[in-house]
Amino acid sequence: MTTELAHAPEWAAPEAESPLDAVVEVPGSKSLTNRYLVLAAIADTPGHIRGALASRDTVLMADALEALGARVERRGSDWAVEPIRLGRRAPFGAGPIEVECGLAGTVMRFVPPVAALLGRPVRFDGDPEARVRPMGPVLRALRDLGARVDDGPDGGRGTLPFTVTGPGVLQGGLVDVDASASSQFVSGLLLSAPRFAQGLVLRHTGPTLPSLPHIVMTVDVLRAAGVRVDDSRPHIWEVAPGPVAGRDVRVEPDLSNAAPFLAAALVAGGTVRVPGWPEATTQPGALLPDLLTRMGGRVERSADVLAVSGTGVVHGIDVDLREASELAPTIAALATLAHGPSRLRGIAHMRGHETDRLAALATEITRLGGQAEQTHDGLVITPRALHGGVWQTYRDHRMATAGALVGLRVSGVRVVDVDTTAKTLPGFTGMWARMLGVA
Ligand SMILES: O=C(O)C1=C[C@@H](OP(=O)(O)O)[C@@H](O)[C@H](O)C1
Ligand SMILES: C=C(OP(=O)(O)O)C(=O)O
Repeated sequence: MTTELAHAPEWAAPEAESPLDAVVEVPGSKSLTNRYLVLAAIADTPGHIRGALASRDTVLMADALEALGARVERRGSDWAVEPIRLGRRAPFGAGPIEVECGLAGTVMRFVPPVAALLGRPVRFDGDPEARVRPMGPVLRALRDLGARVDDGPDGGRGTLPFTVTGPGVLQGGLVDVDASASSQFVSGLLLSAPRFAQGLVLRHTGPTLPSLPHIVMTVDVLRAAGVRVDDSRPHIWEVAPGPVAGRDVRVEPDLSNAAPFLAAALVAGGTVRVPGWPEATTQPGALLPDLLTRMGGRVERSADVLAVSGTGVVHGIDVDLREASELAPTIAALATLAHGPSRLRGIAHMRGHETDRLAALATEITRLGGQAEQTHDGLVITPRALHGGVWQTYRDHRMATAGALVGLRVSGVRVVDVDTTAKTLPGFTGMWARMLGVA
């Protein structure tokens, strides 16, 4: 967990005064926008992304790909992509290209394999908090596949900053990756793999694998772009070398960003509706209807609208969230307001997210008088009467939305640096106020 911010502004989280009756339009998925961007940047023909999320993480991705030679023309949520002209030789002696990752896991894990396709050094760095996020397995894999990676003295730090220099044509082939710290290690390598001379056979070697739906999402978008992917063997993915089609795609709403709004209906009572809910999706938010039902909500779907209703009574839950750790801060906030105890399991890797989320949640819940203990792979939360106070967010967008959720019920919660939500959801406080009818 990184240090608390000394002088960051505090946002008085509004309490819910009455049951909700709201429609919340949620912008596009971060994970899909950034996958579509990477694939469009290495495609053979131009692409078009409609309903793109315009947030810090996706702007960083577009800027990173532009630095590598793509062009991303952004008009609102309509983004047109001219791919990188791969194979064109970089000017001799040209200095390194600089890529700024911010705190975006998708940028720091998905872009280095693209950089390895160029014959020119690309230097990656990011926020101070990003310099502790795990990268080692990606860097080792890129070396094994034929790129040069400089990440500091003594065999490398395995974190940002680092420099990737590709050989011009990356051979690819067989590589072993321990992805127990992040599924993004797998997704990043798979996304660029159709451009490796021999494609890629990636074997996951670690004891656990988080966020499998996000790997399924990667396979799905690759196939939709005409790439052959064999995922028939557990924990082995094989990507054939070949063309990548530039496509015209529409991004689904970000279901993980819908989570705090839908959860608000359980806390405040009433109903929250999210339009555009996909019929089928690879987003981990697909688990929300089940999770929110188990915690006391009533979930209904009519056409493309998902409606969640609540009574203000929240049930505790015992749940393995390894497939959907993005939802864990929302579930933890709900658990803090529940009638019975909760246990969240399978999420040890969240210690390497934007912040150590297990420590951050336990600290902030405890600060407001709640009881939350870390286990080896999650949290045990025992409801207690809470009081108002400061809720630190550690530059983590999902800590901020979790604080807002607690503040619906607990008077006087002050969320520090709420604008950190701009990582994936600019305008969060306005959306929250509109949902509450106080905008
Ligand atoms: O590939 C992706 O788009 C993501 C994968 C997951 O990462 P981890 O496997 O590191 O949890 C998820 O938590 C993150 O928000 C987005
Ligand atoms: C873990 C997350 O982000 P990132 O893509 O930076 O890993 C997240 O959004 O919950």
